[in-house]
Amino acid sequence: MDKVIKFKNVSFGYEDKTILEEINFNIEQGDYIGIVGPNGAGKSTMLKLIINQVSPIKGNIELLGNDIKNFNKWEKIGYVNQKSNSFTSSFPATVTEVVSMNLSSKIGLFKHIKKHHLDEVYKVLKLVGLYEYKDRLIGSLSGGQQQKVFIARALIKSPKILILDEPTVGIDVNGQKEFYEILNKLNSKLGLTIIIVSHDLFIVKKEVKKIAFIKDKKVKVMKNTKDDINNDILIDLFDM
Ligand SMILES: Nc1ncnc2c1ncn2[C@@H]1O[C@H](COP(=O)(O)OP(=O)(O)OP(=O)(O)O)[C@@H](O)[C@H]1O
Repeated sequence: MDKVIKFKNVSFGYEDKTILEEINFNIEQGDYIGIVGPNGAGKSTMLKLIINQVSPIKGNIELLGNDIKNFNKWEKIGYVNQKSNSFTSSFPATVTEVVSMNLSSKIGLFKHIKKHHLDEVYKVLKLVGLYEYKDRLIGSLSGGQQQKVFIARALIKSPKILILDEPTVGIDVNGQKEFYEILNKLNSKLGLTIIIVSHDLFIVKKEVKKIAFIKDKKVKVMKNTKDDINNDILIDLFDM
């Protein structure tokens, strides 16, 4: 399988504090991987390394076969974070407009959206089950629905990898269930590679195919099967 992300001997720290040390791991095309670990372990830092918000102190990262330092296909990396769903009810943009904004490089800012662009927007809204909300103001949607709009917004660029940082914080149980159903569909039907950071191991464990545990500056990746991840391993990893 193609490796879409490679960490080669990567170390990173803030000031004099090392957060990740000599990390080697790969994410393959079509993976659905949860990054978990105790508070402050370095989960968000790992994502920041992948989206080039911070750079390794040692080692290097490859994205879609390119050294991250020369990588320029950022439209292939979709990103949804936990703060996306914070529109107030009077925010003056419809669901269609919020998704189309991510097409501005194709359409041109402030230009009228063409029919084929609108068709693309409707297609991704259908994928996330929100087509009938297309003309609603974004702020009138629930937190869970707003997060689905942000998935659609990422999907409009046809990403190869979708990265989500704690995307279901503050979303009720039903909203979370629907959200994970969509991720599952995107992974199993469209083969999208998905990386999700969560502090909630037990929710993520129900959903993903692989888990990357971060603890003591190291990352351990395991297949999410009964054999690979049993209670002893969890107790050891999380000091439970
Ligand atoms: N910009 C920064 N400057 C200095 N230290 C930072 C910075 N960002 C994060 N840290 C520290 O780096 C460590 C890892 O942070 P990170 O946010 O990656 O952890 P996390 O596993 O995502 O945590 P949480 O589950 O609490 O969100 C923490 O000790 C944090 O305080």
